[in-house]
Amino acid sequence: MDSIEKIVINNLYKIFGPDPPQAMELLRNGKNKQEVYEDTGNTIGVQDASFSINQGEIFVVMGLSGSGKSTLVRMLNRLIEPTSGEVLVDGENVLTMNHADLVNFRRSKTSMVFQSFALMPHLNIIDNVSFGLELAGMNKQQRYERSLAALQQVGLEGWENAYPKELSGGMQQRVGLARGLAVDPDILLMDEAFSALDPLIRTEMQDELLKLQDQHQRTVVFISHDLDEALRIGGRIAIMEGGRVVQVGTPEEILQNPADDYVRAFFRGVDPTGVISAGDIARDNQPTSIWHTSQGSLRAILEKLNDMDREYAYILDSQRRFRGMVSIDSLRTTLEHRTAATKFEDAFLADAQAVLESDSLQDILPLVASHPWPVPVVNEAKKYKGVVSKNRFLRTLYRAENGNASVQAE
Ligand SMILES: Nc1ncnc2c1ncn2[C@@H]1O[C@H](COP(=O)(O)OP(=O)(O)OP(=O)(O)O)[C@@H](O)[C@H]1O
Repeated sequence: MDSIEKIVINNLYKIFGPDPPQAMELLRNGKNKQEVYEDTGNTIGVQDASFSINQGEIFVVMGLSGSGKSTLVRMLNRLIEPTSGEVLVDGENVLTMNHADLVNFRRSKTSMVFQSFALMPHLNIIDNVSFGLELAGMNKQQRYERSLAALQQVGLEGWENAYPKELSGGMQQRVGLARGLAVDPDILLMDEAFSALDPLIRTEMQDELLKLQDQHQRTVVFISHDLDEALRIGGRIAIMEGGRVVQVGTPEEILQNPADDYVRAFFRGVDPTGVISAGDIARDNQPTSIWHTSQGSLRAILEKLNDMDREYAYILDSQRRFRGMVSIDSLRTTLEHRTAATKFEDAFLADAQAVLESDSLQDILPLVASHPWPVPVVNEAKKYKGVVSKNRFLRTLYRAENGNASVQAE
């Protein structure tokens, strides 16, 4: 499927200080950020950013402190007024909107989730969640309905009447997220939203976001300085340095082809070598979606997958030898065209290849990167060993390069 550009950013600049036009002139004349600051006292927050963000993707903006992440993202809804450039959302230029259109745009298309939760202590949870809807003039019954649905989405049903101080940090961030979701935005802007949470809760919230994304496919722009987080949730990542966007790409693209040393440093020079093999990181963590061919009909597998809310099943024979994979779609199609001669194999996904446990990570990268499902790993006798998912693959590479790679420790 072709991706649709939701947000297009062209030559976007933000200069803070006494004389942005003068600073722009110096930049045009080839002066660098430091020289501009020394000559004029202006700080370049974002310099000449051009890229686009697709509908339905989680787009992570990553970079060191002060690299311009927050400035860039706040320019998307003009919480920070750009110095020059263009921001198009659904083809409409946000920078030329008048005040009324801008207010309408912010309310109807975007919402922001912050690190600090920004909950109001004197309001109970439901009023905190429905605050934005109240500002938008929605009546009480409607906004409570919407807010309850949002609380439900983040697993906080039943907490409507509690106050923020009664909730743990993780729960408060869920409320922050629910508030963002209640307005049902096309675009969710998340500024280090999970950074204040302890690691376990943070992972939980990342999972929550991925789950919500499965259901709604919003366009999410997520600021993070944490590579692990970016790899976990990001469909694509933009890396910023000193106000510039130095690279935009999928994690695999950036990993395989880092634009410069700064990017390389983020990935700590990760270089997929043959040292770690597929078998080292294969994990048999999806027993519920593994089926023996003798274990039932195509229809039974389809129903079970539906029940378990899973997309795929790995099919093994009674000796745990890998036979193939089926997806919900392939099962449905096969069942629709069923003839007396339909064989089990008819529903197998043609491009579901298994890899050998001795294959190096370098060898399996193209396969892992190009499939939406975790790739099955087998031994020479085709015995199933587990699966390698994309996130696990990337995390392993990253950790390996950072010296704490004990693969078992994962
Ligand atoms: N209101 C402001 N006035 C002057 N300079 C600013 C202002 N806001 C940001 N800057 C500067 O612009 C640059 C980019 O800042 P920004 O906050 O966007 O970075 P960041 O990558 O989000 O950093 P962090 O991760 O620390 O939040 C920095 O040099 C910062 O000092």
